Amino acid sequence: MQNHKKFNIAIVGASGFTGSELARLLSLHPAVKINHITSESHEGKKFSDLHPQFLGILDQTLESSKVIKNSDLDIIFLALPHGISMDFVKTLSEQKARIIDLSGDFRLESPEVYEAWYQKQHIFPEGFKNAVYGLPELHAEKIKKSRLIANPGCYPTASILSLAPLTALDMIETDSVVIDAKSGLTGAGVKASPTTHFSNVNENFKAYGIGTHRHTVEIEEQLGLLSNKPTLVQFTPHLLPVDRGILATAYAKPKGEMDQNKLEKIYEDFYADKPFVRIRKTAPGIKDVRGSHYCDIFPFWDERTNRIISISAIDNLLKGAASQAVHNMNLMLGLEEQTGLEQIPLRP
Ligand SMILES: NC(=O)C1=CN([C@@H]2O[C@H](COP(=O)(O)OP(=O)(O)OC[C@H]3O[C@@H](n4cnc5c(N)ncnc54)[C@H](OP(=O)(O)O)[C@@H]3O)[C@@H](O)[C@H]2O)C=CC1
Ligand SMILES: CC(=O)N[C@@H](CCC(=O)OP(=O)(O)O)C(=O)O
Repeated sequence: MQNHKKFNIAIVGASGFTGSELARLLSLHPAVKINHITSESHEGKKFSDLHPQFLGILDQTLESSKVIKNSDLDIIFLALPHGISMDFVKTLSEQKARIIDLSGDFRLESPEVYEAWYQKQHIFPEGFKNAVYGLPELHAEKIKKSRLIANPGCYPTASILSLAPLTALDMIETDSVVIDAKSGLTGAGVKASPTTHFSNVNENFKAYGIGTHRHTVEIEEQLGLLSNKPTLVQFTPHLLPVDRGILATAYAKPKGEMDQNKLEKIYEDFYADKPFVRIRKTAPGIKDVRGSHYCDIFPFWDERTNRIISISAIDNLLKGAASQAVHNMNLMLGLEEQTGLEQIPLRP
């Protein structure tokens, strides 16, 4: 990387899981300087006090997010809970800095849909007009010009990418989609709850949000945009007793004739120029992508049932959040899209 001017960035909500993953990626990114990292409840502590793995690497002091308002920044990452983030977007929207929001506050098509699925009032509906859904494999050109990125959710990322090639070609029955997705515990955030208590998760595996999870509509909207048809998705999330990872298993009925070779070619052609999607010949496991920005997908056509099964795996904190946000930043800043994202998956 030539000695370019470094871009100034801030991470708001750095004490959380995605905030610390953003810090891990950005502290090694050749084109950026981390000017501020913020936390309201840990203000004044060193970042490495909270995240000891950063000792000697990132010892910067955590500041209150109040410092962001008058800072000279190029990109602000918001790694805050939904419902909180929109307030920051509202406050910061007039600044020079462009915003990458990791929450769900601006992902959906309208504040009305948001309020129906998130069960909360949206305090910055005007923000929707500038928001771009930050899935680079589908919206790279819009992302490059955007001032506000709505970074996708982890389950939606894996689910949308598992079926996008087929919906883009209108090759599935749009009322036949079923997606079972499983997530590691870090998907729930750093603040533990009874649901994520060890005693409830260890040696257990359970479904939740049945028929009601807010990611359902996010997936339906994005697949519907591709096929230009309303798409109905039966989405069921499950909690896995592991730290990180998302495995999504999507089922859909093909329209017209299908065979395995045809199916594989559809996926290989659709993702041919997408460096972070790998089409597999066998079902991926979450350890095949852990610690990386890859999304691995295995498309399978079951002749007996005439059904397509597409299995995708991502790291929820990376392709599902932080590395996706950095990918979006690269596009927004005119950088090579793979910059700072070459981590090889971590095994065993
Ligand atoms: N975890 C995952 O796999 C994914 C998460 N996301 C989304 O990314 C966002 C961050 O997720 P995650 O890192 O897991 O969340 P965490 O709960 O781990 O961290 C949330 C952060 O928000 C800060 N925060 C909480 N409440 C407030 C508040 N009232 N005012 C200011 N800051 C506040 C906390 O900072 P402090 O208390 O230190 O001030 C904390 O650093 C969420 O919207 C989440 O839904 C998206 C994709 C995947
Ligand atoms: C395991 C777990 O709890 N996962 C979270 C999803 C994490 C995520 O991506 O949430 P956002 O859409 O808010 O970004 C959940 O099901 O609510």
